[in-house]
Amino acid sequence: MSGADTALLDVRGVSRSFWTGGLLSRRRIDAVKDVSFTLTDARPEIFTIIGESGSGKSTLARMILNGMNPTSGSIAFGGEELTTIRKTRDRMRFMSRVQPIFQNPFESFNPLSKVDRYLTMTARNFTEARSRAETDDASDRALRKVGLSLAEVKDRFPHELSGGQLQRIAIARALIPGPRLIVADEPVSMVDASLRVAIVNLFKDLRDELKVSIIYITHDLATAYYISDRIIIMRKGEVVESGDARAVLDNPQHPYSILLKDSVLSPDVPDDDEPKTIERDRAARSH
Ligand SMILES: Nc1ncnc2c1ncn2[C@@H]1O[C@H](COP(=O)(O)OP(=O)(O)OP(=O)(O)O)[C@@H](O)[C@H]1O
Repeated sequence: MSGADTALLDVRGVSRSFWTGGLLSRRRIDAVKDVSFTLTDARPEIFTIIGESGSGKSTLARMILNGMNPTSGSIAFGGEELTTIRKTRDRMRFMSRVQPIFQNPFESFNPLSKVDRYLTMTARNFTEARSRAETDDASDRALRKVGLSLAEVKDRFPHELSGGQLQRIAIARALIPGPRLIVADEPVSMVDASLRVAIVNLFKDLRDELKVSIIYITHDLATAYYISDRIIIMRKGEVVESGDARAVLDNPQHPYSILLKDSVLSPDVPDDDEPKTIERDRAARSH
């Protein structure tokens, strides 16, 4: 492959099974079945994995984050097979390039620690910043990318902030190492509905301004429709439909995709309504 079309992430025929139950009731669960897709280095995008509960989205995310090996198939990041990344130094390098965002922002932070401490620790562990001035600078720069500042969050405990603010801080923390890929697993499902568009808009900004690719995992078709470049629809571990997000969601072909669209597409999310979005963004930033 030439430099221009090197795969950022190459997921090839990935499956993952689990065994559950006791000796006599042993049962195999095929959580992910033969999933393949590629994200290219040259064109950052929001790649959405959508599906109902239990369709295998989180299992796939865990494998992409190198927290679990596939039962079969392979995943490579920047040409490097994830199963070969074992040494602490290599793991740290991988983690600086691929960062997670989790569902519940309150669980991402220790309730007894001030939130800026997480930013300081991440700056220390993943960047050259060592002195307080340097870690503060790295934290402030990351916070500004999500519409906050260090002055606003310094010395605050998680319970003193809203879910939307905490999720922004979690995103800022993920940005500190300068990742190429963010894997966001249901990042807005526990955020107040009025703030969701503002958070997902951030992903668009990160893609466009920082050239970060985003894997957006959700069961929320409305936000998926609004921000995705490409999409895969999963059901029972399998990809039932994939392609350009608007094309797939405007004209779903698989019976499950049609059902999904009919059941959840909300009319209150704008199609491409920038002014409203900016207003919502402003409102969200003031929360
Ligand atoms: N560690 C495990 N042991 C056994 N079964 C598991 C394990 N992890 C996931 N599963 C099973 O694999 C299937 C897929 O689960 P997964 O969490 O990946 O789905 P999901 O689409 O992310 O669902 P949700 O939206 O509810 O998180 C489910 O049937 C789940 O019970």
